[in-house]
Amino acid sequence: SHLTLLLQYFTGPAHWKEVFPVANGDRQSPIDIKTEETKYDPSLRPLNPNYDPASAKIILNNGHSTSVEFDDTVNKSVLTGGPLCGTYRLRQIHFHWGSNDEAGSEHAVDGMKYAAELHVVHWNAEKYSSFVEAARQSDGLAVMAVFLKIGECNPQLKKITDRLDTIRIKGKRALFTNFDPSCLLPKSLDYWTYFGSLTVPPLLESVIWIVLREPISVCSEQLAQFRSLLSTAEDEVACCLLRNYRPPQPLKGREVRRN
Ligand SMILES: NS(=O)(=O)c1ccc(C(=O)N2CCN(Cc3ccccc3)C2)cc1
Ligand SMILES: [Zn+2]
Repeated sequence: SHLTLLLQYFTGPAHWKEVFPVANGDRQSPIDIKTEETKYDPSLRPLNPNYDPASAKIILNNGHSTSVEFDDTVNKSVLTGGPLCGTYRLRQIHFHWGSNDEAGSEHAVDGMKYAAELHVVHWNAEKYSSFVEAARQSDGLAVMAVFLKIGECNPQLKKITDRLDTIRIKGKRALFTNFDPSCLLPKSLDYWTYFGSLTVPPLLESVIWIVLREPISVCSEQLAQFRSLLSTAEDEVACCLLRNYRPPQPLKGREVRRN
């Protein structure tokens, strides 16, 4: 319907500031990482992801991305180390991609965008009692970002892309367990880190971003499977989820550190 099309038009990133004023805040994400301006910080420790494959529960199409949701009621799958103080509990992983292989990542490196980006989302379970509460605190969330670079098909990613045809429609979910997201991490866990925000509404400024410097590979066919997901529900005119990345936001004087 016209209303649906109108709403879809106004749901793009350019209009978010009209509904969420924080979109113009001082610590918005993503950003373009200017590598020459990053600062080495000897106090940064190695990242220590420790995930139990049994924590994986379902794979979901929420209309904006596809995510794998984990059981975050106990400290079974956690991230410690890096820039973090304390233990951050794994909640979900999801992806961002573009309508073609030339763009799709949210963060950029010296102006260069990758084909897609994986986000591994954790919340500070040591200080807060739920994800939603943590999402409103300046140190509440920690998201590890991994760039996906066009190249060889990724056999680990295949475990996810092969299931997308069962969750094509917005709102669909399927059982998805026995999955350790560490299998999607590159060899090197070297990273950049900075204070930022959710990259989707409500754009809350509660994320400690940890952007891995080494990308993993993805092939065009796998990206096409992401783009074949629908952003519409059963009773709506079908519309493919062709792109779901927010463009880089102003740095506003923030420092980007590296280990
Ligand atoms: N692209 S990203 O990594 O920045 C990212 C995107 C989405 C999410 C996510 O799971 N949610 C965003 C907020 N929402 C629920 C919510 C929470 C508080 C208030 C209102 C609503 C769920 C987490 C990280
Ligand atoms: Zn994301």
